[in-house]
Amino acid sequence: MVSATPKGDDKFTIVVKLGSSSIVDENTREPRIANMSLLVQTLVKLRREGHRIVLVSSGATAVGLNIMGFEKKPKRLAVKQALAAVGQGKLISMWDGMFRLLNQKTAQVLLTRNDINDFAQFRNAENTLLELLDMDVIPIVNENDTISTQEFKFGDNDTLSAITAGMCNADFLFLLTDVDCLYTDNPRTNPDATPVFVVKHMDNLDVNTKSSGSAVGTGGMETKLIAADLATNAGVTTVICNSETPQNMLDIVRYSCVADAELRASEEQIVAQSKEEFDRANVDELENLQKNEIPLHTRFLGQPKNTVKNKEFWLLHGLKPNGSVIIDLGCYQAITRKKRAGLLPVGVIGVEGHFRHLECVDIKLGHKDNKTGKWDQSKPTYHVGRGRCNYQASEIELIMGMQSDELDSVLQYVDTEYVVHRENLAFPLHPDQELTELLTELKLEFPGH
Ligand SMILES: Nc1ncnc2c1ncn2[C@@H]1O[C@H](COP(=O)(O)OP(=O)(O)O)[C@@H](O)[C@H]1O
Ligand SMILES: N[C@@H](CCC(=O)OP(=O)(O)O)C(=O)O
Repeated sequence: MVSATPKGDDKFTIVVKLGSSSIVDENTREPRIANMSLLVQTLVKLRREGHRIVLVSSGATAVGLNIMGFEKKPKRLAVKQALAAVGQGKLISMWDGMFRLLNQKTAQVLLTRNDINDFAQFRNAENTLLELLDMDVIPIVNENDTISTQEFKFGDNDTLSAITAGMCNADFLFLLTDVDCLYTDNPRTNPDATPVFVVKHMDNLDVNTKSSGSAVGTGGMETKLIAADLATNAGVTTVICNSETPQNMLDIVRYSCVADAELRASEEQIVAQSKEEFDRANVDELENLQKNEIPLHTRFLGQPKNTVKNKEFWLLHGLKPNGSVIIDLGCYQAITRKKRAGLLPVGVIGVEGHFRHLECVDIKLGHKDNKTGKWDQSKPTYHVGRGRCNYQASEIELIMGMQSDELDSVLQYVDTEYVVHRENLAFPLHPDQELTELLTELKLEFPGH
């Protein structure tokens, strides 16, 4: 049984994401001023307790809809971008006006995925955020919708907030939305949906999040789970709770510090739970929440910190893959062993997509036909990790399967013998379900961090 005694001396970095449906009323399209001002008061309170706060605010398009008197979200990209341009200025001025009443300084940070495609630029964005936090400023982050093309979009602000949380090494990510927590099904349409209180590990999480969210929101619950997966892998405890009662964050942070330490105490690395373990943890958690009078929320436990290092986090989540390099089992073993090797052409059996030099690709394990020595495309491939390639797709197609000393005669130049250098390879904390099953069958391990 947890006794949630606040320690009081812990200072955290807390990223708070507010969805469009919490900023703009989905029926009247007017700003939800009460919601926003309650959030401002809470964030300032957390700041004054010494925590470092980042606000990721959606709502530019929704505010733009209201200003321009549009009935529905438009379909055409240029119109959406124009609306976001109209709305973002008003949005930031509403936030800044409210924070200024409490003498809290803010900064506007607009990011696109393209901005962080280069590691130096990723570090720049990271350094700017950290500098602002050191100055006690609250950065207000949104996607730079006006210049994001579809190809370079984060896609939704849930993902953006998780990347932001990873960037500033946050302790908590709060996804504030228009429902109290994650349910087993959409509570708007299924009255029998029941709350999920705590998730120790995202694998085997059995909930239905397929149905879309509010009329002004983008991703529904689905993108919040993707964000929770991404953030928890970067060591960030992620919470879904209701934006109408943001003051609950104060209690949840205090409770989580004590409760999560106890939940983690028995396990060094938090591993996937069975359905029974999951149900039991949920029942125990409800008891603890009631005993400590902690408001309803869903908490996803962050994995131990620093397990995915900064550059690996950038490779895995900052970059958008433009294709795949398919490798054989020997290559998989070489690049994932304790003393990791770089990825050599001899281990490559296939290429997918049209990527260029230094672009990001998915690394997949494929099946090599023993007779032909070629990639057997009738068998499944398994996602292993990501990497930045030293050669473009068409070059890799020419050199795959070759020994390093043969490259020159085919390419007429050789920059490096590696298709991907080992420091440009990254593996997630856990393999997905299919790869796990294959590795168990082959008695192989996934690389530790
Ligand atoms: N399993 C689920 N649990 C909770 N909400 C769900 C679930 N599946 C779908 N939803 C929907 O997701 C919505 C929240 O997503 P969205 O409208 O995009 O919010 P935001 O604008 O805050 O990002 C909820 O209003 C709810 O209708
Ligand atoms: N950048 C967009 C937000 C898109 C988005 O993810 O919205 P939501 O699902 O409400 O968090 C905007 O400001 O309109």
